Amino acid sequence: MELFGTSKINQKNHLEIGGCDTVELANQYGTPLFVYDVALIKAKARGFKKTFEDLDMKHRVVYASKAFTSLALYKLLAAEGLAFDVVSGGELHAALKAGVSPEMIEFHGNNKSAEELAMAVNVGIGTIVVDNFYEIELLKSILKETGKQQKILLRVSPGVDAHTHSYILTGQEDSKFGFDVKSGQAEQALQLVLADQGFDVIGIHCHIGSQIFGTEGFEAATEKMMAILLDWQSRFNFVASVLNLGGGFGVKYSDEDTPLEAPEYVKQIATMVKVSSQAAAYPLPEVWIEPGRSIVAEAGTTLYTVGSRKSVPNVRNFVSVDGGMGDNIRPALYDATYSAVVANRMTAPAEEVVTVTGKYCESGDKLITDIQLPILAATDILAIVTTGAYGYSMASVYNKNPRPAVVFVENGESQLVLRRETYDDLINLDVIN
Ligand SMILES: Cc1ncc(COP(=O)(O)O)c(C=O)c1O
Ligand SMILES: N[C@@H](CCCC[NH3+])C(=O)O
Repeated sequence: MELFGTSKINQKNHLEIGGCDTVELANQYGTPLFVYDVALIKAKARGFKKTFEDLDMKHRVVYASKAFTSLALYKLLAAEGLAFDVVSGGELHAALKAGVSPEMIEFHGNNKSAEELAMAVNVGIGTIVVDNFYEIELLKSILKETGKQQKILLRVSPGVDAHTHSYILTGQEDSKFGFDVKSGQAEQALQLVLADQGFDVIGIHCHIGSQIFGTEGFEAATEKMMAILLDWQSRFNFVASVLNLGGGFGVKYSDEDTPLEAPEYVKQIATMVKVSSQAAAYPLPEVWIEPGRSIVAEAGTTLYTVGSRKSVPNVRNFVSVDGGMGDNIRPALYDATYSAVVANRMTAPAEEVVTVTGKYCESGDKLITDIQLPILAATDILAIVTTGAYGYSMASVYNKNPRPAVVFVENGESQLVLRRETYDDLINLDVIN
């Protein structure tokens, strides 16, 4: 199994990340525990930026903060020069609290409320990605009332079917996101926003889906987006200064996954934009991308303590850990696959096939189905790797299990960035006691 970033086996035969022994981290902070390799997050962020710099292209790497947010991460990535995609007033609030410049924030969402839009406009958010006709009306009246002008991108649905799980596809015609191109809704939206002085239309956006491996989907979307820009230039005299091609770059969760290094996708699509702009004498737009998963997934590892086991002869060996679907809903939601190692006995031989289950009261509460591992015993520390994206951010307190703590590790130091929820936190919202 592949170990990412600074992860390695140390002299005690333990998993080490960022120079920290994960068994010691488990003792110090308890389990379940999310451990983030800070050096790897920085390397991923820099990899994207460097790709554009090498091509000498104006760009923005916009981190899709839905993948994992904490104030510490906003600060870390802001220092790396990244911008941020937020999809709710809550994410916007957190980014601002972390000190992110409003100009570097982009607001997404298919049903932003009037309150959220007003909040965004009032704090001076950089860009609002307008998704639908209702939002045009809401935003128009907010801008009229405040007398402000707002930079916007129009989100279009280019009709590209990328190959990924249907729940995480977003760029096809049959999608709740964005203005449909084929039926003419996108150009109708463009005409509406161009006609209103409150909107400063800086460009267009698409995002075809998530956890995509092939390059075809990205290439098809880029080609389509460039064709839309050329068409809108000739018909509406509209010239975009920004072309946002979204995120979705796949990562390796298990050996069956074979993604390219994420910047490779970006290199291909950015080059396509450059070549087709030149060919059509179209002013080269700034290219924005919105990676979420590919920045944080591999940097995250979840440590669990092994508890009970149940072996049903000739059927299955179940091994339960002290977390589960509350800290990682992805296997239950998307049949997502993961790999794991025994952090306290890294080189022990893999001698049995087990299904790793959680402690939640659901049969679907499985973290890994049928994985070959050393024979696990209670108190072993199981480390599930590549859990940095859409794990903590989609966590729940189902069965009133507190959400785990999160630590950042780098150069042999660990830093608690999100404390473990307490039982009292779990009843904090109750107003009748
Ligand atoms: C609009 C938009 N941008 C960016 C992303 C980030 O995607 P990923 O985490 O796959 O890079 C998403 C999530 O799919 C999204 O909906
Ligand atoms: N949450 C999803 C991806 C959706 C991304 C947001 N549009 C996942 O875990 O794979």
